[in-house]
Amino acid sequence: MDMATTDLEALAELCLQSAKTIKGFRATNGPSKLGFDTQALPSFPKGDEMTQRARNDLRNAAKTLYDLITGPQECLMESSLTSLQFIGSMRYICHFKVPDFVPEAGVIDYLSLAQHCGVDPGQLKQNLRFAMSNRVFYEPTPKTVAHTAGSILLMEGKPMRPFVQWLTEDCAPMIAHQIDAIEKWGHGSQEPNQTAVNYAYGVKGPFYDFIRSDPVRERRFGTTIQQVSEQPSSSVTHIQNGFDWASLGNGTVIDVGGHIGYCAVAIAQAAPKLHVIVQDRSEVVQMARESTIVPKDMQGRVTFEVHDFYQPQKTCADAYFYRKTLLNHTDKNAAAIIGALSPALKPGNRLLIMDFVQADKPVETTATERYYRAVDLQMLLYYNCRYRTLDEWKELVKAGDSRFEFERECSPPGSAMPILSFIVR
Ligand SMILES: C[S@@+](CC[C@H](N)C(=O)[O-])C[C@H]1O[C@@H](n2cnc3c(N)ncnc32)[C@H](O)[C@@H]1O
Repeated sequence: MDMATTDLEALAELCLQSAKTIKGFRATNGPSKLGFDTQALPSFPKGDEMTQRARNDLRNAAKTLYDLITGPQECLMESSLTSLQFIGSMRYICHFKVPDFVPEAGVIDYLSLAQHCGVDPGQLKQNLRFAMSNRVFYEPTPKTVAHTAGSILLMEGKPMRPFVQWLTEDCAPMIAHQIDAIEKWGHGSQEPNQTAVNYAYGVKGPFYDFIRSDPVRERRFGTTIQQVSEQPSSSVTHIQNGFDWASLGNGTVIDVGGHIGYCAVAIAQAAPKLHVIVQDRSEVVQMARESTIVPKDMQGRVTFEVHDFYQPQKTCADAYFYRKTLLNHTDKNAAAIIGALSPALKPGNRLLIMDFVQADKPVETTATERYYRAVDLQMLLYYNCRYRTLDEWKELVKAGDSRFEFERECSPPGSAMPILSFIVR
């Protein structure tokens, strides 16, 4: 069906057909159930391709139906007001640790809950009742509160707590001051220390200095990043399918900004004769040397080097691999990072970039597109960056070193990021 359709019956029919497919999959996949109570699944289980497609169709058709019958004016009113208050209520709930004082099974009355949290019972009720309208907590009776499948994920120690708190507590002030940052430093600033973060928090350095300055915040950000990188679409196994590593024979690959070596291990597994050098900042290399990420039998082939990727590259290699390393650098700085390779480059050497590539086509109104558009705006908040299109990546690489020629884009199935391959001619 044409997803741009506005025919109510056609959309409802797509919902029905997709729901039947999903129900069929669920019937043969164990007793776990979809629902909103604490026994329900925390996330939709990974199904086969047909089920995944049905799930996407259902989400998108149901949202289109909802928007159509709500109408543009009410949609704008509703989403502006409710998204603003969603941020406020989630911030309140996480900040005052409300989920931790509601029993996992059973109920608590508002007064006792307010006492445990050290808050005003009236304000607590206001915030919780809005959250309940989003199925986060519920009221078995007008005076008591209980967990739902959603609210239980916000308890201390559960991964959604730092995720939600990072966005609603740490990032909300950035959003509030983004326009101030633009007014102060100009539109389209390429400086990593002229961002909404700098304005909102009055800090002078780039984003990572801000993160490092507060261990609580650093942990929250770290867990948020971990959550995202644990998604199957970010798995390091996609690295193995995105390039023919064995074609490099017994050559050398440098994983620039390779952190503690988890990507290097994946590369070394894919090509048993390759030598992989991980370059990173000194504190990260120190961490890598203390970690057990590299199996003993690979330690001769996966090694570590301290290197600042803005400084001229001194180690020669057949390929230089950058995964999720250039995305948070503005064009000016990312070109400087690539340019720093120049002294080491010889004809036939490769630059392999595994990163997000924004499609150069009209935006779709799907749940997936909406999510990535929002992440793109996070890049603007933190770093004055954006997701790049393929042509923008090509221009960036040429600006770094004009000898690089684009070879190909390879998108491993299920991977959020392709590998872009460039070769020195
Ligand atoms: C977003 S992480 C990506 C890590 C890894 N490539 C991956 O795919 O998960 C960026 C990496 O770049 C490193 N990095 C940041 N600034 C650097 C610099 N000036 N020189 C070398 N590495 C740097 C960080 O320490 C971090 O390991």
